[in-house]
Amino acid sequence: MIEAHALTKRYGERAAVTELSFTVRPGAVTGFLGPNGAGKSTTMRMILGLDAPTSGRVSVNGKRYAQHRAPLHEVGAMLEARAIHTGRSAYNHLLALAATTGIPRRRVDEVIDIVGLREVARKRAGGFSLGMGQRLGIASALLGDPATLVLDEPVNGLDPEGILWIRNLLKDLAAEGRTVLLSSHLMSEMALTAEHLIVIGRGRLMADTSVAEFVRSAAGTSVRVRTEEADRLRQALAGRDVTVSSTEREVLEVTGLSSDRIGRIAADSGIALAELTPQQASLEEAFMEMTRDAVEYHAPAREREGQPA
Ligand SMILES: Nc1ncnc2c1ncn2[C@@H]1O[C@H](COP(=O)(O)OP(=O)(O)OP(=O)(O)O)[C@@H](O)[C@H]1O
Repeated sequence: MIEAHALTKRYGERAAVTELSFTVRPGAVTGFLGPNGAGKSTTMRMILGLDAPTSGRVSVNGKRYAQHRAPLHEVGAMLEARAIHTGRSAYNHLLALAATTGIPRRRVDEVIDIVGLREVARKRAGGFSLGMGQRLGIASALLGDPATLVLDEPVNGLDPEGILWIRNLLKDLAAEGRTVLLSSHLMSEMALTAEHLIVIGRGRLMADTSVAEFVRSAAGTSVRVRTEEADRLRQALAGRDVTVSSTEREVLEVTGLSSDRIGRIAADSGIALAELTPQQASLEEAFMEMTRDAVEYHAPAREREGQPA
């Protein structure tokens, strides 16, 4: 369990994290989401005792990180995956880490198998691909068999197979009753991995909700209706706060009325409907909408559309 209370971090004049309070519970993967520069890494560093809060506090399993006698058994972490510049093999890298923290050699073998690095375990870790490096980072995080895992952008730069692998691994670890917190700036990926979401923007809490609830609240405000009597239905639906637009002859896009209400009005008017579909806003859209004002740097419009500026 991770508990943050009014956690605040300032770098000089700049507020990176402001009055952040949340709880990350065991048994579920919790996604830590926010646009670039939102304060995710800063918060994670404070959880791990690598940065001191300006004010407020954060505890892991009831104590500050530094107060734990054997922190690696409490929290396993992977911050920004970097290339490991080492001439050591993956096996020896993990063995050295284990030796300094009193972890037995057999645990090194276990984590190598868990992350699927057996075949390359004796190869120089410095020559690893990004994906293999991520696996090694996760092996290090799992070494102490910790109850809590904190991972910063673990899927960054991975191929689809690697992403699927991390997704399943994290779900399994949570199902074992561990607390799993992972950050990302990609809503779509998080929706597939996490059950719970903590969303921040400009260092402040914007949402603390289940993914299911986030999906529900993101459900679009418009309803697509198809009928041969589009003109008559348009008149029947007309009212204050109702907007009806149309791009196809028999299709109406209605905002301001629920699908239940539209169905009722159509029935009362004797209009047969061929389709009545609430439009689901994509999660990515909902997330961007929620954090729009909290984005540090807005890309120029052309870049946002995926074209070179
Ligand atoms: N050591 C530091 N000194 C000064 N400012 C910092 C420092 N670390 C972070 N910041 C600032 O604090 C804010 C939050 O940064 P942080 O890296 O925590 O965000 P993030 O959500 O992890 O972003 P990203 O997704 O880009 O990694 C940013 O404005 C950043 O420039």
